[in-house]
Amino acid sequence: MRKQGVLLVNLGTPDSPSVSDVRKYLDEFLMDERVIDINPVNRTLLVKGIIVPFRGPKSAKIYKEVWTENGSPLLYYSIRQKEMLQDKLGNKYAVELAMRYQSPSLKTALESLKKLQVESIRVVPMFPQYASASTGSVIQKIMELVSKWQTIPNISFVNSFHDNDGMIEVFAENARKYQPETFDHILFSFHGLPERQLTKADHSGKYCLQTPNCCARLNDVNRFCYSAQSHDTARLIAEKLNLPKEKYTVCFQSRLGNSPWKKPYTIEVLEDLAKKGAKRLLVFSPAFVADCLETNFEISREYHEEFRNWGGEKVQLVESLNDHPKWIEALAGIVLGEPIDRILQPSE
Ligand SMILES: C=CC1=C(C)c2cc3[nH]c(cc4nc(cc5[nH]c(cc1n2)c(C)c5CCC(=O)O)C(CCC(=O)O)=C4C)c(C)c3C=C
Ligand SMILES: [Fe+2]
Ligand SMILES: [Fe+2]
Repeated sequence: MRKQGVLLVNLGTPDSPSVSDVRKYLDEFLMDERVIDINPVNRTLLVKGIIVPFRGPKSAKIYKEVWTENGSPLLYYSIRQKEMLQDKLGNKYAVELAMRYQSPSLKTALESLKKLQVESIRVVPMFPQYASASTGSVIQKIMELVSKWQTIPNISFVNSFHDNDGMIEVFAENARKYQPETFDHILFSFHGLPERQLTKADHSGKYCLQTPNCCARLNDVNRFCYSAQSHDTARLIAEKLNLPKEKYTVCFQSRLGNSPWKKPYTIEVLEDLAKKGAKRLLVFSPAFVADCLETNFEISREYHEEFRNWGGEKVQLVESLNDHPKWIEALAGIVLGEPIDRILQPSE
């Protein structure tokens, strides 16, 4: 009997923390028209002329700090997730892993599924919240590659899973051991996005970023908005932990370049809280399903140190979903297309 194919796709990471591998990675990643969405000439000048030569060595230094004996944490946990999902789904399924940039490549993973002549392919971009720069880019690239095949199997894409109950529960469970109620404040720090990418994604053209809290609540107008989905993920985790609204803040990290990105910036929230006297902060990073440079370095190291400089004591990261067995169970539900039964709030 033919198998059902499953393809997990995460962002990608350099092959090694050497300057040349980090430059190769940044080049492929940032030349993507969905990531740096400006005109191609300016993108080429910016990426190849400035970011890759100058940021490359700085990023390589950071990658060296997060690199472990198992390599890049993002790749290590992605492989674990693939292996554990294969065990969970059994031999009627063939599970492959790919990275959007660098290795293992999408081309190789798709070729493996093609060789097996799988009945269907279910693609899961491993980003809980939809963004054109992450999920959109994965879907576009796969469609480009598969469009050249003679026989194209049934193929389906998971667009987002920001409200998946199993995923929400694992984030909450990972937090419980730190006793969230003992912290001065909780942050839900999502990967940032340029504001223009949020407004471009607003098909009504008159909703996102128009009023101060337009996307602090998910509704039927902003249902594909990265910010609105991020707020929804945060709200659901907070509800699981019985956190009152005033006890937590949704914020956005990792800004690149000078254009405005989605606010509030995590670093500014940290400074503000420290100056108001907060000492201990618990930080979730629910845009990722695996720990990576952004969590292990930017939050655990950089933000912790900055917060201490402003008079705080501790920034405690809640670890990501990584290889938690309940996350793999939730992932199996996402692959098998569990029904989405939550009713969206009417637009405000
Ligand atoms: C939620 C998923 C991600 C979105 C959306 C995203 C957008 C985005 N990122 C950059 C620039 C950089 N991101 C970097 C690292 C990085 N980004 C994500 C995820 C998303 N990025 C992950 C998982 C990682 C970590 C990878 C790892 O190896 O651990 C980096 C590289 C690190 C550095 O030099 O700081 C850059 C650069 C832009 C411009 C962008 C635009 C929408
Ligand atoms: Fe990024
Ligand atoms: Fe929005």
